[in-house]
This record gives sequence, C-alpha cells and structure tokens, in this order.
Amino acid sequence: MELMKVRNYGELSERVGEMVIEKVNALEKPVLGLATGSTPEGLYEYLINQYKAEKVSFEHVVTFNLDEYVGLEKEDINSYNYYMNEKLFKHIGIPAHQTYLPNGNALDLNEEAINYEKRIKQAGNIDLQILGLGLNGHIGFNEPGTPFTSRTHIVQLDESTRQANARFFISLDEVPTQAITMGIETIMESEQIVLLVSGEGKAGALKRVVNGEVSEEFPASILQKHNNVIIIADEAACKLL
Ligand SMILES: O=P(O)(O)OC[C@H]1O[C@](O)(CO)[C@@H](O)[C@@H]1O
Repeated sequence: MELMKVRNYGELSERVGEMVIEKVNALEKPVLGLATGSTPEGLYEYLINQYKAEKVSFEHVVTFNLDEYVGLEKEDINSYNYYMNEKLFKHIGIPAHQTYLPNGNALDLNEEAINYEKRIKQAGNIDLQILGLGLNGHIGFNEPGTPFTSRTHIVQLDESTRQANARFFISLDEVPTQAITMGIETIMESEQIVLLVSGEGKAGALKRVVNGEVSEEFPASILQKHNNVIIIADEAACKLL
C-alpha cells in the first residue's frame, strides 16, 4: 500500500485526476470504477476542466459505480445516478451506454446484482477503482461485518451511515435503509485502487486502514492485501499517522 500525502483537498483532487487521465490515455478501452460522496467531487471537477481543455477524451471509457440506494428513482436528486450525471457524465461527452450504476429500483434486486457482476466481467474488469472511505471503514456500501468474499449484493445500511448521509436529504427518515453495492471481492479484483481520504474527521479511520488489523469489522482494512493500492490523503486526514 502506498501512501501519497498531499497538503489539502485541492491537491488531492488534482493528483487523482492526473492518475485517471493517465490511465484513460494509456488504455484502448479503459474501465473506471467510480465512487460518490463528497470526497470525489473535486476529482470530477478536475476531469470536467481537463475535458473542456481537450486534454482527455472519454469516448472509449466505460465506468462502473460502486453503489446505489434501493428505492430511489434515477431522477431523484439523492440517487447516485443523478449525482453522477450532474457532477460528471453530462459534462464529459461519455456515451450514456458506457456508464453503469446498479439499478436500485430493479424488480428483482438479487438478479440485478448478478447481472452487474456479469457486466463488469464482460467489460474486462476494472482497471482503476476510485474509493472513498466511510467513517466506520465502509468501502462502497460494504458495512462492518460484510464478508471479504462478498460480490455485488443488497445491504442494510448502518444507522451511522444513514446519519452521515442525512445531510443530503430533507430529514433522516428520507434516507433509504438499503443499498446495492459491489462486494468487497468485486472491488479487490480491480487492477489498481485509489483510496481518497480528506479531512480531520477521517483521521481515525485512515489510521485503521494503514495500521489496523485486517478484519471484516473494518472493511477498508482489506486494502492492505491488495498489491496495487494508492492512498491519497491530505494533511488533516494524516494527523494520527
Ligand atoms: O466522501 P464522503 O462523503 O465522506 O463519503 C465516504 C463514503 O461514504 C459514502 O458516501 C457512502 O456512505 C460512499 O459513497 C463514500 O465513499
């Protein structure tokens, strides 16, 4: 695991942005794994600016998002579908049929999970997976206790995760109780993983990722076992290292 310490959030976004563009420019059909949440927003802004400056084309890029809430319409402003369209896809000329998110409104969610796995395999697996870090160590929506052998599946969201995400909703009651997420094994099959960690609030979680015991009780600790992981973290997040 490599730790790249940067000064602040702006620098974090730029560093990961450069890595994404390098990957996109190097491969014929790059497959990116994308994340939502606050942390990757700066990365997406950076990519939009580079696209506008004609430094990169997303014409041949395929993307797979980590997760989606269960029960929200695609157009719901809190769905990850909406987030990705607004914050990235509609600005970068990527063909819509090359951007995948799990369908949290599928009639048969278990079948959707199996199909999502198939689509990733058909695309040739993920070349570069972007991850954020939950305060409880979740990656994607894989909450503490999720087996390391999990594939894409339906999860019951932790109360702490619902509370952390309530800031985007009118009230806590509106936050869905379930989500569909890539599994930990699915994530670990990515060729390369970049974990983004910003802010003092994540310092304790980052310490456990880097120095803690590898345990299903702290899902992100599994990254210690991957042979191509880069953590990009700002000074505030590195405070306890
Ligand atoms: O970047 P944030 O907003 O701190 O979120 C961290 C993680 O939590 C989630 O938002 C889910 O709760 C993930 O999508 C994200 O990776």
